Amino acid sequence: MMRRIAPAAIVGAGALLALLPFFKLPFYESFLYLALFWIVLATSWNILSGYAGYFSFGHGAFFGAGVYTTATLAGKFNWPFLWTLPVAALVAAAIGTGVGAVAFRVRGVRGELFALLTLAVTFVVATIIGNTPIDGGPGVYLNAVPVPKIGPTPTSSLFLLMLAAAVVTLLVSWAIRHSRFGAGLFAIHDDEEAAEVMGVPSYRWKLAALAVSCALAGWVGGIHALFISYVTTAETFNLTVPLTVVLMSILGGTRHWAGPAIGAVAITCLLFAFTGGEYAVLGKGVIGLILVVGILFMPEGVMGKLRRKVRSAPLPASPRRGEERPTELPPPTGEGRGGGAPRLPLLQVKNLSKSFRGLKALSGVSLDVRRGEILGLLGPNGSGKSTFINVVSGHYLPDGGEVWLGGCNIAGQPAHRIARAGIARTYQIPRPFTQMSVLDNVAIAAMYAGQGLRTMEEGRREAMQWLEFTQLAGKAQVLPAGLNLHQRKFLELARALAARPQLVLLDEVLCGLTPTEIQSAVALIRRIRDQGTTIVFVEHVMDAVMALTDRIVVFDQGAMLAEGAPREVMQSPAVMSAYLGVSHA
Ligand SMILES: Nc1ncnc2c1ncn2[C@@H]1O[C@H](COP(=O)(O)OP(=O)(O)OP(=O)(O)O)[C@@H](O)[C@H]1O
Repeated sequence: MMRRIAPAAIVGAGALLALLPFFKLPFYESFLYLALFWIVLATSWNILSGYAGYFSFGHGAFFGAGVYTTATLAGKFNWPFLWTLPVAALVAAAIGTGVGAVAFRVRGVRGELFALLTLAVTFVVATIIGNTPIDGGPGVYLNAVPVPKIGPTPTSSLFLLMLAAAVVTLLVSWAIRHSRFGAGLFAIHDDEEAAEVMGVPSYRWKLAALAVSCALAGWVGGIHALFISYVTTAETFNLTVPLTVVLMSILGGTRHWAGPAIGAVAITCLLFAFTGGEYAVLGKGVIGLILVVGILFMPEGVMGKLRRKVRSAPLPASPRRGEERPTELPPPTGEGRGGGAPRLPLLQVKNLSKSFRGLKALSGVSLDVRRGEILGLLGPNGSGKSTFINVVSGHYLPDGGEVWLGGCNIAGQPAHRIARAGIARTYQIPRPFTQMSVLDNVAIAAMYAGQGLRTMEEGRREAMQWLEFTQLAGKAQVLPAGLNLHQRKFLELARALAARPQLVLLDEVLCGLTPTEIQSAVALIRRIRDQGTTIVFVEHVMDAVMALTDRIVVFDQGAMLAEGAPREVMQSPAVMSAYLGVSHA
């Protein structure tokens, strides 16, 4: 319900504030202008940095690009001011996209490295502007630029423009937060590699989030240029903007669309209350103390704290307690066991190789996985089983070889494309999205890798069915930290199944489970196969391998050692030797 009324509340609050100029209160217009200015900057920063977890210290550069675009076009080329604003947004977005296109391609550029890189961009942009005719050193005056007559006075006109920017920014942030795109960004935040494997196109999504974030910062930069009417590189590109927006967003809560706005209002009010008059320095110390205490006691921010308390939204089609029972679902995209139907190859692997710094983890592996079967993949520790799964699922790039699925060679494709092509996987050590509910963990796979569901609601409805199938429906609203190992492994299964894959790669799903839990997992895997999904089953628990698999393949030192019916293969002297280390000669 809150979700539906939020956009109306944003527009309603905006409409009410738009009445302010009629009351002729210039002080409040200026004060609110500043609060709205910080709301836009903090909220726009949060779209990439809060949602996707890529902390940027470059927001000053993107804001500054907007400031100088408007200053140049309106101040030097006499463009009408309003025309400069879309150009300011475009220039900032173009710079951001250029930076992102390079930075996001390098795997290791995250966390502090990304923050430093974006900070460096700020200095580069400032240096270019300061040493070229764009500014040239003395700054740019906009005194002669006419303020458009939107309100009764120039101050009220600029206030109304900033109000419009704030309303649009909050609506954009809200819409992203509740969209499939936003869910993808949150998955990237929690575990980018797992998100890719669930079908989230992480590179494109990060670029899109950065472009939107920069465009909003550039737009507000353009408005602010006219507000201050004299722009200099020293004022525009100092550290105030990036540090303040980070602080505001963290204080308010980065995982909620309203968090940065709440932080922005709080800090603007604190600054006003404590830093005026002769005690300004003491006041800044008091603000610092308040912020430190606030962040210590609310590390997830104000909205994070509130959400924890109110975390009981009703679920679509949620079963009541005690009603959890396995649900029979329509077959995924496989064809079912088909009672004796000819087993054609679903996946054909040819000469697959992968080395890690000279160590051959896979060397020339060729094998077929037949439609509808459970293929056991066995081998001693370090024989290359997980590497096989990682290469086939796109987690690692192969050094050579081919992987054919339904007429396409998917070897070397990005993981999200392989997921969409119909291959899902689980991780040996579960990798849930830790800050998303169990339901949303599964909904991500349903939306991205599965049938391409367009909305969160559809994704959640589909996810709920798979939680029922894996008997986790009662845990739908819990965070993954609230699950035991058995349930986490089942969550991995539910995510894989929600993708409705043709082929599931199960990497040691039974490892660490008790005998009773193994029994229930084995029963579940049978049901998954009976639904029509083909399974590659990497496992060390021999009883389960014998009970479940139709065929097995044994790896040793990255190469295929044997292939065939389970009992025959396990009794072969070469396999016994590889496992037990005894000579079979
Ligand atoms: N990311 C990596 N970097 C370096 N070496 C790796 C990497 N991943 C795997 N290896 C090495 O590749 C070889 C095969 O490892 P892999 O994890 O595929 O074996 P496995 O058969 O799955 O073993 P286990 O049964 O213990 O999980 C091992 O020698 C391992 O140390």
